[in-house]
Amino acid sequence: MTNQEPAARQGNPGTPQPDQTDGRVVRPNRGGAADVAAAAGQTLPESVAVVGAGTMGHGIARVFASGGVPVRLADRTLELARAGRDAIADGLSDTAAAVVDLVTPVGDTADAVAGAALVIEAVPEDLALKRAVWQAIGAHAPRGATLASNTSSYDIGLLAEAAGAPARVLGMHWYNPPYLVPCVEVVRTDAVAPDRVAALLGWLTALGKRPAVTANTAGFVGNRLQFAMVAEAFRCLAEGVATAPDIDAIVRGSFGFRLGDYGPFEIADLAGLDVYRAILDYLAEHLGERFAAPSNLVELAAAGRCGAKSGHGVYEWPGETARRARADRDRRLAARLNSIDAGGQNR
Ligand SMILES: NC(=O)c1ccc[n+]([C@@H]2O[C@H](COP(=O)([O-])OP(=O)(O)OC[C@H]3O[C@@H](n4cnc5c(N)ncnc54)[C@H](O)[C@@H]3O)[C@@H](O)[C@H]2O)c1
Repeated sequence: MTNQEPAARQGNPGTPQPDQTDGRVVRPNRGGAADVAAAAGQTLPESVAVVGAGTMGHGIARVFASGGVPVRLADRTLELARAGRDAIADGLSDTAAAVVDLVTPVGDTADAVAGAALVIEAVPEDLALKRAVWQAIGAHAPRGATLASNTSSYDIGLLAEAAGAPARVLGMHWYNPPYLVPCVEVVRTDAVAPDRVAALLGWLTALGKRPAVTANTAGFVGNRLQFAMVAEAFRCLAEGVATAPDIDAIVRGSFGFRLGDYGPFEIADLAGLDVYRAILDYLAEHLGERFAAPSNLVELAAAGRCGAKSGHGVYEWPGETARRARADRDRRLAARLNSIDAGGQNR
């Protein structure tokens, strides 16, 4: 981190007034997992087993227990499972004893998963270990149970094969800390029926999460995007383009500042796809093929579908949508800036 003092604040001139929009999020299109979850209805599973009570497992158990769902939290030994429950208690106030009471530590996977409607595996990223644990889950979980792995990288099909239950195994990729980060990637395989995916989305939504669905491919979406940025940041550092504190400051204070509210396609449509195409062409020429404009972006720009300014882009922007979305964006980002400043986090 930088040792520099934060720059003196000048206030946030031009802060839009809240009544510039009707207060709802203005997005060009909805769709995706949120609509599927709404259609599925937001219920909760009757009981959950979490296998692996470490960094992720105890946090995932906390989310379900906080939603009132009984959780059996398993680890290699009962002591480790108890430590996971203690970590949940440590992270909650004393008034949340009822949440902790919903978590039962268990020292054995077979015992933990018997009777669970949903099993979530969160043991270390070691394929041989995961295979062994998945064999036990497949052998002892109820036949109707939904089975999910929090793996960061493995092919879900390999775990499903170990479990002998391809139609019931999905990826469920949480981000740390699970009780705070809203998105959970639900990784579907071709063997899993859409209604099982929809039920899982409904459960997560009922818990206040914002799930999204991805195919079963390396890195899913989150890590594929995140690690593209991380790899480029290391390249910038190695080339002496900027110092580590300055690279961090650039990400935090520029495009990273927007990312909490807007995804890459919303940002690109508001910026202009023709502009993005031109930038990528220049970057590819000077930095290499890894920046080559993808064919779908080239086609959109060539067809004049340049985003909000042309009424069409990755999304459709009919009528007043673009104007309202811009006003909404300015209001949201001003609120974000003010909350960062108010928290004394402006670095
Ligand atoms: N840490 C992260 O930020 C993060 C984020 C997303 C996904 N993940 C993934 O989540 C999974 C768990 O990661 P973590 O960071 O919680 O690891 P961790 O090491 O903190 O916890 C793993 C737990 O599993 C237990 N365990 C080991 N063998 C076991 C067995 N046979 N049966 C039951 N429990 C066993 C360990 O004792 C430990 O408590 C990994 O697949 C990881 O890639 C991690």
